[in-house]
Amino acid sequence: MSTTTATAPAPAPLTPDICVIGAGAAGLSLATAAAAFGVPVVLVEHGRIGGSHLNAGGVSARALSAAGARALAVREAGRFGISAGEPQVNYAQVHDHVRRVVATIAPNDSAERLGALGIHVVRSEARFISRSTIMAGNQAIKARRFVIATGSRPAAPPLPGLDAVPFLTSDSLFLLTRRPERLLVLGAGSTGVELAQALARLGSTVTIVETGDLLSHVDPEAALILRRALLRDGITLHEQARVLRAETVKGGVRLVLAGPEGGADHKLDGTHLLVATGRAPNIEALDLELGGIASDAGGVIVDKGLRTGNRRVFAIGDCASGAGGGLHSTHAAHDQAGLVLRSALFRLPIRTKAIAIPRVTNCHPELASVGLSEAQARRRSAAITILRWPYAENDRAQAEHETDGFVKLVADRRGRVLGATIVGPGAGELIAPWCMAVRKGLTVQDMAGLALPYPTFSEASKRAAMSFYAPLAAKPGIRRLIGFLSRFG
Ligand SMILES: Cc1cc2nc3c(=O)[nH]c(=O)nc-3n(C[C@H](O)[C@H](O)[C@H](O)COP(=O)(O)OP(=O)(O)OC[C@H]3O[C@@H](n4cnc5c(N)ncnc54)[C@H](O)[C@@H]3O)c2cc1C
Ligand SMILES: NC(=O)c1ccc[n+]([C@@H]2O[C@H](COP(=O)([O-])OP(=O)(O)OC[C@H]3O[C@@H](n4cnc5c(N)ncnc54)[C@H](O)[C@@H]3O)[C@@H](O)[C@H]2O)c1
Repeated sequence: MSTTTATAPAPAPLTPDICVIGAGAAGLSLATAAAAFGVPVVLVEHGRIGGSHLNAGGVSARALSAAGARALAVREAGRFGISAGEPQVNYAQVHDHVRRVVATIAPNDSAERLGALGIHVVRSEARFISRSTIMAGNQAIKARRFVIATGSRPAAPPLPGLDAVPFLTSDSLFLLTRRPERLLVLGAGSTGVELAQALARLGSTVTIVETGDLLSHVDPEAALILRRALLRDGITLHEQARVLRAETVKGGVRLVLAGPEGGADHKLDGTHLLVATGRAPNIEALDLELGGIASDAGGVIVDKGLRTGNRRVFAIGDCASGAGGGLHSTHAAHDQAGLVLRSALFRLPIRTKAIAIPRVTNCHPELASVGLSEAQARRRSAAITILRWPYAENDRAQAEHETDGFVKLVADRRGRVLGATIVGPGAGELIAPWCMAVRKGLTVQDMAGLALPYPTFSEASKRAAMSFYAPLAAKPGIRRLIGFLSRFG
């Protein structure tokens, strides 16, 4: 394996074809794919290989929420004629379960495996010293192409008192071996909601405080279903809250919220505080200006072809901002890595298609969307069709007592799929054909014509698509035609 450590005496500059900075979802995807084509690749990582994607992102969050889902299944087993009572949660073992899942996946991303693929891994922090060279420790790297994939980290808001109180973020929450008994969660984006719900199901008393609306980026009808689910989970929700300050109190943390007009302030006490108010790009250490690369608060500015102002440098993943960036998901990072590879290796023109990248919130019921929301589509044109099918009308959902949710499709007048929102069990899986539809310009008629297995949740998608024909079936002309044809036997 070829690995360089920063303590070695100044070695000769490395001159790979591609130098990738950051070994998270985006960087690993790009480096391994490039290496598979036999291209010399150097991968620079100063922290843990796998990045937040593996160590403090989707994998850990999904493993925690899977534990929460099991606790809920035990609690609700009575509906199926099985009595199990209140589940006993051993939080240390829940922590171990999450760690084990990460440890099982980690070897896929280990320095040993990367070395075996022919990738030269440099374990140090990278920074630009010119438009064509970076330093990683004392190792100079001059590459034909650079790809910045340095990700993001939790960002704390400028809340008075917050810097003086101990708080958790998605980076530290998974390290807890004892359950946070009374958890205050600041921020109701995907991170806040996913972690709040998982912990509530595992027995924490959870309060969410949000300055805007719960999951403000999703279809309001879908957010409504989520809101109901969180309340059923026993979570207290403060939306549109004005948070005045954070304080340390005996046994924990206090958030002080402005009360109603003229009323007293509202005090919320917890044993722990989770700050989930958004993320900041990891770009400060990169000395971007020396590389001739512009940035803004969202990260490295890239065009739709994922190029920075320096033509030999691309940026992908959470750290990318501008026309081609602003997408924070592992699958978006993978998609961007594939595009950059096409451009860097084959000189093919590329263009990000953000509209075809799905967004999923891994709560229960799950929430997934792709393409335009109803509100976005209405802003573009009045000539759209909204098609819906509720989970309550799906036989599988009835069998599983999972009837909260719907499939909602946005199509143009001819049936071309503009977007889909699904809230309900399996939404993250059910969105797959709609991703295809949005990317390939398919129609709802394409889905309506499919034979799908019964009884499955997928049928809800098909029924939503079939409802496109409902106005057609009611047309007198069509009815007359059916009557006329029936005369011929
Ligand atoms: C709680 C949570 C749950 C999530 N769940 C999901 C999910 O279910 N599905 C999904 O698709 N997405 C999910 N996400 C988002 C997903 O984790 C990120 O979008 C993804 O990790 C971004 O990958 P990345 O490679 O851009 O960044 P990262 O994975 O953060 O990797 C960046 C790497 O760059 C390294 N680095 C930084 N600066 C330097 C430097 N100067 N030199 C060298 N190395 C450097 C870092 O150490 C890190 O290893 C979740 C995020 C959170 C916080
Ligand atoms: N399943 C997934 O794919 C997944 C999971 C988690 C995060 N992510 C992605 O990571 C990115 C970051 O997500 P996130 O949830 O960490 O951040 P976010 O920016 O999406 O949400 C943060 C929330 O905190 C609120 N907020 C900000 N300041 C506040 C304050 N002072 N007090 C109370 N509330 C405040 C905001 O109004 C917002 O609703 C997003 O793009 C998200 O899609 C994806």
